[in-house]
Amino acid sequence: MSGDFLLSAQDISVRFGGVLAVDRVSFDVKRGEVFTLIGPNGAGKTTVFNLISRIYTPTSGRIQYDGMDLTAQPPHAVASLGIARTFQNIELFEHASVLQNLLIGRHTHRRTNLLDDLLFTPKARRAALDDREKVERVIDFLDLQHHRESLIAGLPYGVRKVVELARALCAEPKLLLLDEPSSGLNVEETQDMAFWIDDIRREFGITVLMVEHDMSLVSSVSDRVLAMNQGQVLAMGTPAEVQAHPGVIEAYLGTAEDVASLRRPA
Ligand SMILES: Nc1ncnc2c1ncn2[C@@H]1O[C@H](COP(=O)(O)OP(=O)(O)OP(=O)(O)O)[C@@H](O)[C@H]1O
Repeated sequence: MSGDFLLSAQDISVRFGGVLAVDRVSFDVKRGEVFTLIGPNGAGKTTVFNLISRIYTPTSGRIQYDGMDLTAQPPHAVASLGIARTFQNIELFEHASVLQNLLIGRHTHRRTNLLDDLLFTPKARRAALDDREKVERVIDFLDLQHHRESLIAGLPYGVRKVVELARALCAEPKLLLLDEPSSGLNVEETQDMAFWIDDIRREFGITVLMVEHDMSLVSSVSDRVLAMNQGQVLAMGTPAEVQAHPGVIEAYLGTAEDVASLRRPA
């Protein structure tokens, strides 16, 4: 695989019984780009996402990640390989604080053993300081200072979405998987989310793979878009190229209003 690509899906298919959820899909994600999967309900986007998080294994095909065969890696290895994700339905510890949730997000970087932690050896102390420093940087970056000690359960939905993003960033990923980052957000919160995603890429150089339905968010942050329908690749290219594809308009966008929203300038 060329060094330009962080991720390369080669001819992947997934069959669930009689349903071919993903049908010979290939795509490459360049280092540092924001690559977005779009498509109508049931198109196969979540299944592709779950392949990359190793929740599923492809029925056929291969996924190369950072020079290795990702499909050969066990699911528990994904986080330590530098892949972090957010979920469509936020998955945080509800009765823990923002800070505690973010510190948990650091666990893949822990280099100490149980004895170090129990005895709070110098090594454990250094690791704890390093974790705290990284977490504080993310808190500052995503403007979460006021919520540092708040319990997740008491936070508005929009803030929880940002905390989930923060937790994924605390893992210092190479590849960030965002599953419908705008779902449940209002227009203003969605614009903020677009701003954060753009900043993450610029500030940290993290590669982003996203599944998203909101076309204004898709066009404002994506370098390239892959449109799927019925498990297959329908079109791939810049947001402008994909929006102009007749098959995409027919299969996915449907209405003139949706097409207009895609044409909004970035
Ligand atoms: N675990 C599963 N078992 C059986 N069928 C599944 C499973 N997961 C997905 N499917 C089927 O595979 C197809 C693709 O589903 P998938 O969830 O990947 O689509 P999607 O594009 O993410 O849709 P949505 O936008 O609604 O989330 C659908 O027909 C779905 O019913």
